[in-house]
Amino acid sequence: MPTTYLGQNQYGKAENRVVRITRDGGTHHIKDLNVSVALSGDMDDVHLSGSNAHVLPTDTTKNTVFAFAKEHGIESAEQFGIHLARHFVTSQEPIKRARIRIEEYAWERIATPGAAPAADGGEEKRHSFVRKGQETRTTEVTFDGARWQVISGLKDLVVLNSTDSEFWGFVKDKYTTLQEAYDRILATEVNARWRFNWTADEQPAPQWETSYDEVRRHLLEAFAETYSLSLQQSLYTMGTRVIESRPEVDEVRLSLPNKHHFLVDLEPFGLKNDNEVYLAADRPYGLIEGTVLRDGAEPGIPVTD
Ligand SMILES: O=c1[nH]c(=O)c2[nH]c(=O)[nH]c2[nH]1
Repeated sequence: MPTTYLGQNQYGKAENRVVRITRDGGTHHIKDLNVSVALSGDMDDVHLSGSNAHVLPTDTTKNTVFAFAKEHGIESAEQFGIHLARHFVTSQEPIKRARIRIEEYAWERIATPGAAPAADGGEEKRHSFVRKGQETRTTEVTFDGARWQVISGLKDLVVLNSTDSEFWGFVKDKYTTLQEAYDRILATEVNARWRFNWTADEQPAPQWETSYDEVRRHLLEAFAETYSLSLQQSLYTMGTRVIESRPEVDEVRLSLPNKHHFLVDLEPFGLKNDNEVYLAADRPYGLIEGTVLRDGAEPGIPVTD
């Protein structure tokens, strides 16, 4: 006599992080989704006897998400989910129900007033984005009775350039498999701290609110306007832009995780991926950190992370 029976069950690949870039000349558009597929239907056998005859692999459901991003585009999360759900239920007899859950991450453009016009037709380049949602502003104030030290900052400011980033000419040893990249996505989460040169009550204090807004703006603009050969180069440009634009700041420390976006190989499905569909990987990630100082300034920001 059986002592158990199978209740509700479902399966599929969860959290497919798909990024679709659409190019309209120098203006790029981005759709950034987290897509989870759950299929159910005539799945008794795989649970009870181990026969996979009705099982469309979860790996295939993942591939379908990326292939559909290329084939059908991502007009909206709803339209994309409808396409996928219909496909699974109508193409596989044993699958009776498909549930597609999608989270969408919203991005807005970084305005780049100083950006050079694009070579093609003098049109302004528009391929730089900042993730919607407020970053966290930080400050650390220290006083020893005579001297002040103020280190302010921000964290979790996520930015992305969908072109104008290359990475090549690096060291190759027997463990190197990374291909050289001549047009890649560059994305990072800006974690920055900057030290004010205001140290004594006799000196006029900086305009803290204006200073924050301006440092943030310079970080964003420098990221967006830099044609980057490495995230290290972008880091130095961002720090330098702040120091050169803000006389009240003598030192900037940046910690920039390289949020890798891997071009998905769609060749097996007969599709050409012309820098359109990416897998946004969350880990492991490169972590690029460094301090930029005004000439003559001594480092004062502790290296804590
Ligand atoms: O901008 C980059 N800097 C690196 O040091 C590095 N290393 C790597 O694998 N990719 C990248 N990208």
